[in-house]
Amino acid sequence: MRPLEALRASPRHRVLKTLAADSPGLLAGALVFMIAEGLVPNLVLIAMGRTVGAIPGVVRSGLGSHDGHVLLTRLVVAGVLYALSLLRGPAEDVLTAMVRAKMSAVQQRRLIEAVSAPAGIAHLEDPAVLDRLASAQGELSAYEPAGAAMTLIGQLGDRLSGALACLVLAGFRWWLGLGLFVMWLLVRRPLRALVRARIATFRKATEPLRRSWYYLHLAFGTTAAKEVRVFGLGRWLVAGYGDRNTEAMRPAEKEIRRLNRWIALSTVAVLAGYGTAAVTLGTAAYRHAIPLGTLVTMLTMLPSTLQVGGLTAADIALETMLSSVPDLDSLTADLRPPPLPAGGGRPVAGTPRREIRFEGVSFRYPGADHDVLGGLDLVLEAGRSTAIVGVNGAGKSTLITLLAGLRTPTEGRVLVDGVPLEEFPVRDWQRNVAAVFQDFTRLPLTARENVTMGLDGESADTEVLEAVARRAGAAGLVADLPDGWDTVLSAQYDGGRDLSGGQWQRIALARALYAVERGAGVLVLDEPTAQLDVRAEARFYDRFLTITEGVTSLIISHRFSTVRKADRIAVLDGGRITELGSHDELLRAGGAYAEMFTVQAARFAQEARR
Ligand SMILES: Nc1ncnc2c1ncn2[C@@H]1O[C@H](COP(=O)(O)OP(=O)(O)OP(=O)(O)O)[C@@H](O)[C@H]1O
Repeated sequence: MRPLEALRASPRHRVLKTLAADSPGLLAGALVFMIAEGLVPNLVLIAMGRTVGAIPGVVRSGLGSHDGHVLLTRLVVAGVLYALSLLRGPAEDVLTAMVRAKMSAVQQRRLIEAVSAPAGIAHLEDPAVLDRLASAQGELSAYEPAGAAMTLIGQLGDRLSGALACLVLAGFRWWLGLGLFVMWLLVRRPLRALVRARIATFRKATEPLRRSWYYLHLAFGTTAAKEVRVFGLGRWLVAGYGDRNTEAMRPAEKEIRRLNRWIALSTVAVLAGYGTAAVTLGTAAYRHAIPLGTLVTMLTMLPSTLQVGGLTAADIALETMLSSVPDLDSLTADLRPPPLPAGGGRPVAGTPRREIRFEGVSFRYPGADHDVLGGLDLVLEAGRSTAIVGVNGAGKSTLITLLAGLRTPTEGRVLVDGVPLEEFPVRDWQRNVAAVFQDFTRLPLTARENVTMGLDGESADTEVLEAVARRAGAAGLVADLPDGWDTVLSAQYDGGRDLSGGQWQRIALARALYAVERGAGVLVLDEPTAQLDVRAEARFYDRFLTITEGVTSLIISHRFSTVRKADRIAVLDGGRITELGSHDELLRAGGAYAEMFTVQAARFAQEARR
């Protein structure tokens, strides 16, 4: 790679380029700060030296003399410069906060766009992607990558300040200034390489690091809050977090030891360099070969030269933050939106007109040793309802993800009215599928937004909302909310309310029905009544025909009260459809369906007799 290309590809360049693209004004402000950071401290030292240099003249001629005026003038200049240098802290704080906020927003936006780009969900189960995601979010280290830009600019300011200090020293003895400058370059290079090697090794330990974050999330989040307390998991979380962290740190220990050895070695070189400088200055002073002012300037300038290459905690932090930049870039580059089929693809609107056909469909999860579905054939007739039954783990939910284009069959194909699913723009097809998944999402948004899911936003027609809510059995619960449709469905927000599992399920059902009202042609319900009470389930059962009327629907349920209402029922077993027919037909056939139904019916009858 040519030097210019290498520079362009470097994380430092990428960070500054991102800031320049998003906020050129902020970058300009930060660069002015960087130059001021490089100049002002040195100017203060020079002004101080010149002030001290004027003292002997005043001692000789008195304060009222010309020398006295010179001293006072230099004192004022030094004072003004010093006052300016005091602005550095607050200016840096403000700039850091602004740049960090900007960069954080840009990076989070890029991350959200990257992970949402693929039409499928497999990448979110890929450990390599999850590692990069955790790194790009700063979860693998204690440093948020958003802090890189301002830390880098501060570091460049320090380097400039150190280089200028060397230049000033070179004015006294050229070889001294140049010698210290070169010494720092030589010392810094291997130190930086070692720091980078340590970070790279640490970065490889993403698995235990991600696990340690998992413990943190469990402790801080609400997902496991109840189990953590009821089962007394506090200690387990603390131990798990500590163990995983230690495990992650262990491989980098060798590099830390090498780094420490190098620091010790370079300390010797640095001490020798500064010893030479002190002796040179001391000898010149002793022989009166250097004016007092110059001596003071050079003496105070010496520590300033440390900034050319001294390794600080900020340097280590910066290298850590920069190590996340390639992860963010590669996620953005690798996770691409699905390409449109040739010619833009077939129009989805109005499909399916005849059927959706699964033809010889097999599916195996990445890394698994057997197929979940193997050569499955099934036809979902347009405008009719099909229920799928099968034991736990039979592959029912997997089948839905194939139907919704969230996963791709490893063999076989899904045809919509005879056209392979790949020939439709996958995003359009996904919008055509209104689904209530088993693990549907509970958004901490208003009831309205939870149902419309961004389809119409605030302009959603309340009449349509009310209608779907009535069909989903959610009208009463929405009416009881303090702000009706505008109530936030989360107790974590002011005025918000959380719902029970069954109430949430009704909202999720209303969500799917709303999507159907807005044109979705396929309705998928995975365990739609699992959390409903008996009466609510009975009402759902009564409304089933209205809910699925005219829509191509696929229902998965272990509850036969729901299943039996479907036009056709398919039994999924061993990765294939083994029985297909109406409730009555399957009962007459006396196969697996009849057996499962009889067992459940008998149990209910037994319960009823008690
Ligand atoms: N993301 C995944 N990665 C790997 N294997 C998976 C994944 N999801 C499910 N499986 C496996 O695929 C098989 C089928 O799971 P699936 O959820 O489709 O079954 P199901 O019929 O819907 O079960 P249930 O009735 O319990 O909901 C199971 O053996 C499960 O372990």
